[in-house]
Amino acid sequence: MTEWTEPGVDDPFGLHNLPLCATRDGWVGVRAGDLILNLGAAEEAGLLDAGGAFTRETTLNRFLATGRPTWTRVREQLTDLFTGLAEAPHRATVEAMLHPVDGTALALPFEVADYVDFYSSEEHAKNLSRLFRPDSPSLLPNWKSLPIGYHGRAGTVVVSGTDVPRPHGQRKAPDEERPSYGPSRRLDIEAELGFVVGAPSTGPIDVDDFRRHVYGAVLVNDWSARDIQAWEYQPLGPFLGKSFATSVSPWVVSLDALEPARSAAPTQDPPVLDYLREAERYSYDIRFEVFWNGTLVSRPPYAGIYWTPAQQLAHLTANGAWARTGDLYASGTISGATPEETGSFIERTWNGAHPVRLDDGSTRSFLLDGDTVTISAAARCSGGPADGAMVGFGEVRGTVVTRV
Ligand SMILES: O=C(O)/C=C/C(=O)CC(=O)CC(=O)O
Ligand SMILES: [Ca+2]
Ligand SMILES: [Mg+2]
Repeated sequence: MTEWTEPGVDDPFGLHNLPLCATRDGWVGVRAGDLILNLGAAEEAGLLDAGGAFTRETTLNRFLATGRPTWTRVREQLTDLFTGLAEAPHRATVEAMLHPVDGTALALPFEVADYVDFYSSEEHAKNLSRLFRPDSPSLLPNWKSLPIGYHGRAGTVVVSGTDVPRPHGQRKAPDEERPSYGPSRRLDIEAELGFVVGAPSTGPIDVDDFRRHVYGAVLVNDWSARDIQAWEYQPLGPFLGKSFATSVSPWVVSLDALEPARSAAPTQDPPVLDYLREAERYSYDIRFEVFWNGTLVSRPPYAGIYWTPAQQLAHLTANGAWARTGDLYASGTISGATPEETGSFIERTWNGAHPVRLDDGSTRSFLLDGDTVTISAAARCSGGPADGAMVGFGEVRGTVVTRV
């Protein structure tokens, strides 16, 4: 039996957040403070009603598919259930369904349908252009016309805590005459925000229907082998350099929880085509932190991303492609204006020209076997009753291991 204590609004996992998860024991849950409520058990006991979408489910897909009216209703039910629970008659019933976060093994929260990786941070796009294409214009002519992206590999999306074997592939350094096959020598990360499609579509999604289809967001580390990528990508784009592993955080934070963290999105110039023009254009004030073996090396800011998730989803389906429950699309690497705000190590160390010093005195340019990267983030609420409160995403963590 776990004793209930109500988390305050100063807790990033307070009742203003209520992120969802799936556990390795095969049930889905919602986090409140340091506790997780078994949603399937709660639904079976009649404490909430998601139309059966939690009962005996091992992933969130069935609930994600229900759509916004159910998402909103269940969020209200959960808020009611937890508020004042300490004095409520059903306290003991609920406590029997609570599990401490510490000691609960978490799983991939939803089965990933398709995975798309966008490229929507202007600073990141400019930096990678300078590094990969020093003789070309820093932004290609299409970059401000459409949110560029590519289809990634859904089957290699893994939950935080999963080891990442060093990828092998073809690489050819500029001073090498011929390519060779072997372990990547330039293994990197990409700090991103991933959006999770809940309600499917049968065709294009209007840019103003983003909230009808997207349930929420997770943290993403889109591991990238820069040497494999640099040799393979022309002219079709990333392939094996990025398809070996993509790590996500175990908590799915709802768009409802992020509402008070809305912030201004950058003005777009030139103006975008009609299908990308939003009636109300906004971003989210989400602050990331990137730790390399425990040393804080960067703080990427999400708010300034050029293409919003609403535009990305509209573009992703603009050709007529439909969206499915469990589709995951990532923001693209999030980089701010300074080296200390970059979302990849190739930018942070400028391709190894400026290695970073870790707290243990060692230095790094790219990842070594045994290195652990932890990316955490929280959204900052402004205005309203939650002014100043943080909405926690937790973290996405992975350790690079030698491939056997
Ligand atoms: O500009 C390039 O050639 C490469 C860019 C990236 O590797 C970034 C990418 O995968 C998309 C993103 O995460 O922003
Ligand atoms: Ca990426
Ligand atoms: Mg990837």
